[in-house]
Amino acid sequence: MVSFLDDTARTALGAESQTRSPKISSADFNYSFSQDAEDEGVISIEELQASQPNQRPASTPAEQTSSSVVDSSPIDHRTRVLYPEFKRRQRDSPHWTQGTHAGVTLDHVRDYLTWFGTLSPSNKHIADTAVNKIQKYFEKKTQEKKSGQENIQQAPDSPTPNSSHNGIESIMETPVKNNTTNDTAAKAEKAVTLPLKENKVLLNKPLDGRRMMSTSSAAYAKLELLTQKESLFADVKRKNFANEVKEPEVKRVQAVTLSEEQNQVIELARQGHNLFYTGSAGTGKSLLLRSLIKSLKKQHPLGSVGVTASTGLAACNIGGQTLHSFTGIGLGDAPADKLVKKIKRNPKMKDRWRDLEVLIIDEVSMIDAGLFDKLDMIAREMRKQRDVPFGGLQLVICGDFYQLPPVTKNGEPVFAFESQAWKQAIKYTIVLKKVFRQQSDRDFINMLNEVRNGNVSEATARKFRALSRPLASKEGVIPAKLFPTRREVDRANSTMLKQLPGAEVVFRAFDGGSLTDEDQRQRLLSSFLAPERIALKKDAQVMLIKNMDETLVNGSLGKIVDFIDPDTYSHYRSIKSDKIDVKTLEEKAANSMNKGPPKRDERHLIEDSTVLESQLDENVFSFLKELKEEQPEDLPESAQKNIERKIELLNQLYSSSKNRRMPLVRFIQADGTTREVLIEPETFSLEDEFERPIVSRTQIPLILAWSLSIHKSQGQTLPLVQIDLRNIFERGQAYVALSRATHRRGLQVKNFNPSRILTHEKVVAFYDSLMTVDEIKDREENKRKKTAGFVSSTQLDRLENLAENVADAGDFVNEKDNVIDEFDSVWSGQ
Ligand SMILES: Nc1ncnc2c1ncn2[C@@H]1O[C@H](COP(=O)(O)OP(=O)(O)OP(=O)(O)O)[C@@H](O)[C@H]1O
Repeated sequence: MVSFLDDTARTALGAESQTRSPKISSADFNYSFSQDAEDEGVISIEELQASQPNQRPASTPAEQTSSSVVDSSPIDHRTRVLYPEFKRRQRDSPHWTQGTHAGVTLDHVRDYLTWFGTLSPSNKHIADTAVNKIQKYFEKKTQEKKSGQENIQQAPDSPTPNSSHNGIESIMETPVKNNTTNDTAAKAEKAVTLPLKENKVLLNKPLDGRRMMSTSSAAYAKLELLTQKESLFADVKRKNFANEVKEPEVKRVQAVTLSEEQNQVIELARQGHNLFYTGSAGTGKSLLLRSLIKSLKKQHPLGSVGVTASTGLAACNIGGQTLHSFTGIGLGDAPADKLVKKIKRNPKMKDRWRDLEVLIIDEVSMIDAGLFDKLDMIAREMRKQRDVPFGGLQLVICGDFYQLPPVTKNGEPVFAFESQAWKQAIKYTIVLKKVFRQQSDRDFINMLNEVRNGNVSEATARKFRALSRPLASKEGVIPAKLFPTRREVDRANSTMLKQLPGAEVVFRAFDGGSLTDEDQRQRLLSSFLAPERIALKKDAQVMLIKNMDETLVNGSLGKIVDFIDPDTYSHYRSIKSDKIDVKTLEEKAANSMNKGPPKRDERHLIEDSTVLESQLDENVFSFLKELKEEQPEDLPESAQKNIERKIELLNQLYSSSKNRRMPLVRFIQADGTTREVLIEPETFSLEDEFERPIVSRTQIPLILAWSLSIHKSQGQTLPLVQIDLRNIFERGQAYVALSRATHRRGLQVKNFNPSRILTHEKVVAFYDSLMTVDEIKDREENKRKKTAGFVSSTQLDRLENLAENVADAGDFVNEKDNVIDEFDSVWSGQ
């Protein structure tokens, strides 16, 4: 843990705190750069408050004799109220280190000093000294900043913004230096230890005593921050990490590091703002959200961060629930007051709403205004805070309104951003600008932008039409096919399946749930990803539709290796890991074979008519073959016999388990390696407020994946993809489909017709209403001209100095409290 206050300032504030009763240790003032602050023993606000009965921060001799005098003072009253809050902010807010202080000007600081100086002759002296110090400090910092920038330009080993390869920021491994305990190193460390899965993989590797240093070009990049209502002054003070890495570069490894703008979203969310972040397809919204969720979960108590998305698929992607099921609104059709009653009947849901601190909503484009307003009303009611949007919940919302709109029975969709609740609740809108998905084909990004805006030029249309040529199949990888309608998808998949040799294995779903209205039931069931009936074959290309663990997630692609029952599979695994001898295997196999008929739901799941081969595919035994081939000479006859006996036993098991066989799938993982997993049935359900299924479906969590509907492809990245746009029926559909591709090389487009590529006018207007970065900068610049400039962390450093001076003065304890109070006022822009 690293304190952001330098020693003197900390001593000053710590010393000051010691005059208070009860005492608060100087550790209370520590700010941790680590996102694991809670884990590192940083005192919580509750603890802090508990340590200050009545939250009375000041305790001067005068107060000790006559507390009523002190209590009647407006300044002390403010101090009393603000002090714990001040400390909380001091501890929690990156403002303190990064200097983002919307609305606070140097004039405030000067006014303050002037006022402070008028209090007494000694104060005047202190104020003058502080001004002096401030001036010198400012000059020094400006000088440092300047020379830092020069160093960035000059240092041969310092990465520049151009040093990122294909947009992936590089991470440099640098030997740990003796002075790596300094703040800068710690900050640099933080930059790579963001809770990003990709980073974690990298960081989990032993580093041979080397410390990871981010050389992200983004560290110096200007923020591209758009905000709808409030300006977030983006004068973020960034240290030049690379500049301080004196050692020559040791080794470069490629890794995914969050960009500056992505990090900024995390910072804003951690500061507790209600925000909506958006951006074109491929700007890393989902990747960022996964990181953000981890970060917020660490920051907030268990169970207080609600992770939701508008659709089941999107919810799976972020390890959450649908918004409907999480909030307990079921189908959400009833009026808000009825829904509140319904939720209140369920104690678990009541607790959930009470404990909730942050509500995350992904794929917000598919949520309509009506639902958004209802949720606002429900939240106010459930949390008994009727005057605050969403009852004081923090909202973190993500999505792209240019992509798929809310489902409407008829007429125009009404988007969430049109709701009253949105206007009241959402303070920050951030538009991510850097496109990662198509970064190796810049011209393609421009083409996609035209599709996004529904304004395709003739030149771009020509380029899209040129993409109708067939794709060259690469190393047997068949491109994914995208179609607008489910019918087209099913047809394309079954054509592919038929072309494969071998028998079909058909799995029928097992449906349940309390809903009796058959029409509604079918409508809901048909929205599940898992089909009622799925026919598969060996070698079929499939997609997993449930998250299984860190590496096998909804959307993972694989091929079916074989169909095996769980017993055979478990024996197969034991043999593979060499954990079983022939004798034990014989015993276990005998038990399994005597098991009797399969269970009811297993029987139902696999169609009786299915024909299965009686011999396990040789793929399954490849590891044994390899073993034999690798050691033809050395393998003793007994060992060979053992292997053959094991194969024989497996085959016996296999043929005795006809109706229990499940697909064994070889998945391709993100790092290119493969992993075999036996897929067993899973239950998908839509639940009521008591978490009882309204409708449920038990089915193997796989779908054929040669072809996908455009709706299901939302959120995917597809390097090889064929798209047929003939039957597009929704605005945004063509954009979603085309933007799945990473490069034109891997994209085939059929039936491209620019006149059918449309966008919702309302969406265009909404995005137009967001200010551009340049506009924000201009606005800030104008303000700056009018005032003396914005307070940055440099100014706050000066205020710390001021506090230090006051502490040194000793006699001015009362004023010292005023300093703290004023300090807080300056900080919060009052
Ligand atoms: N900071 C980053 N550095 C490198 N690659 C990144 C970064 N952020 C995202 N990516 C990559 O960009 C691709 C698109 O990311 P992601 O799916 O999160 O985008 P998205 O904005 O959610 O897209 P969509 O709106 O189309 O669903 C992914 O392959 C992801 O790994």
